[in-house]
Amino acid sequence: MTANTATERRRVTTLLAAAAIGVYLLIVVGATTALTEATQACSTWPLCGTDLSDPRVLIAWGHRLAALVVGVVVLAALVSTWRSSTSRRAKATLLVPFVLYPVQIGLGALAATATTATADWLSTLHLLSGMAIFVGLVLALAWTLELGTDDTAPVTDPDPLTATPTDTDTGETPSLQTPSPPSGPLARARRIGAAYFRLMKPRLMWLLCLVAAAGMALAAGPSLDAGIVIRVLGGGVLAIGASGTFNHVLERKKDRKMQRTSDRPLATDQVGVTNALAFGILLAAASLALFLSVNLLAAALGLCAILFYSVIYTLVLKPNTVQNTVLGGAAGALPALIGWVGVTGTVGVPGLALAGVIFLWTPAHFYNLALAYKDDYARGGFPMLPVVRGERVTRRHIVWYLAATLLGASVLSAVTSLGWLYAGATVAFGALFLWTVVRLHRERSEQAAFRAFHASNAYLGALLFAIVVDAILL
Ligand code: HEM
Ligand SMILES: CC(C)=CCC/C(C)=C/CC/C(C)=C/COP(=O)(O)OP(=O)(O)O
Repeated sequence: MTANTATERRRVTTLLAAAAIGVYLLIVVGATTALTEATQACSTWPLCGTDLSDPRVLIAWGHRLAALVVGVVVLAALVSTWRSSTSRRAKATLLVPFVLYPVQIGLGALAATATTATADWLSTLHLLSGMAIFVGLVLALAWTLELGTDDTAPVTDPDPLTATPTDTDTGETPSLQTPSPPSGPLARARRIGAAYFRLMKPRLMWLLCLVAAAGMALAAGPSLDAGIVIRVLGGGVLAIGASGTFNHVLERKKDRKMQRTSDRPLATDQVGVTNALAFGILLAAASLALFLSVNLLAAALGLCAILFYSVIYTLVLKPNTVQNTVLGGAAGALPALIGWVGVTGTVGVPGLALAGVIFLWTPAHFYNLALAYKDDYARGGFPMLPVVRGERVTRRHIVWYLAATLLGASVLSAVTSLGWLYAGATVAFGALFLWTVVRLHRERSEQAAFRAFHASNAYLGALLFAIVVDAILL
């Protein structure tokens, strides 16, 4: 690839990413109730009410002006891509935004001026057409990003001593010389306590607890009961601990073969199998008891989550199919439903929509680590996507699942009454996440993969935090 082509691709992909995020902003703002209410105060087109002290008029004006600015960015992205040397399929895909953007403006004008009954289905059509524009831009972005990249040549090869540490379990930089551990009964008890704690996979807990908390906040709003919160989160922490422990037991032999996991308590015989199993069963029983004190359905879903992660994912999916991550996302999605069910006692649409967001987010989250640990997973014999289908396909799937997650988050705002904080969080952190993924394609290094992985956690963390605050306080 010549220097000119590289510069041209950078410009094109930056413009496509900016256009995609701009369109996403319009989708999310369009899906919030704030805009629906604003349209009622601003029902003429293209100009409407002049009373700018009315926040609804300001929101309607903001949406129209943003549509204009984003339209200019989309046009610049289309022209720049068509004039570039990108693939024909990337150019052809852009016909969708080219045709639909003007249609979208027309639908918006009709929805703003129509009677309430007609406005409802026009708004739905408007939302769907916005999503189609977004998908067209993202596909063109993904296909342009992967041009000239192959699976064997990273742009930067990080220095092993300065690269991000690969032991994500402990978070410690691996030292070159391991000092001998302190002796004495207290030090030994501490070490054993730490080993059991590590079996519980504590680093996953904060985000999974936030997932369940968001499910509860969506269901209860400001009247969320502290007693339910404590019992659901307590049951959740114990359930993750139980399934993490079973996962350690079942994978101990493979863990020994992988650099990242070879120092785990069962792989090093620091904890025996029988003791670990007893610990896992104890945690599972305590978790189910707590869930049962909330309601029967929450306990049934808790049991499903433990069995799904420990048995279906660990024993069936992970060692046998390249779709292990996609299907395994169901384990992480269940806490969203448990949170919702803990409050309502039944399954509901917003709880399902939140679970859908987590399900779609999981591949965009884990494929980054799968890239960074590709050789390690190959050593362990796991058919992870980069091992089976290569790094380029994996990077492409990260863009697709990220886009699907963002669309899922917009559906969530359409089926709930979440407002500006939620909209701001998904757009701002979605843009950040997308940017790290664009850089992952450009740099193709382990460091870039870790950056995108952390951005995935920051995106979901910010989104869930915004849901909790929005639903309870605003
Ligand atoms: C198939 C599904 C998933 C897979 C294969 C996966 C895999 C991983 C792996 C291998 C790690 C490295 C840490 C470790 O070795 O324990 C990790 C970290 C993490 N994962 Fe996932 N994960 C999945 C789903 C989820 C879900 C659903 C959540 C929460 C909603 C989540 C949240 C986290 C967090 C918070 C970390 C720690 C990040 C850090 O320490 O900086 N993961 N994940
Ligand atoms: C309420 C409840 C029980 C929820 C369970 C949800 C849960 C623990 C989701 C985490 C998903 C997961 C498979 C993480 C680690 O992957 P891995 O085990 O493949 O990672 P490894 O390679 O480090 O072993």
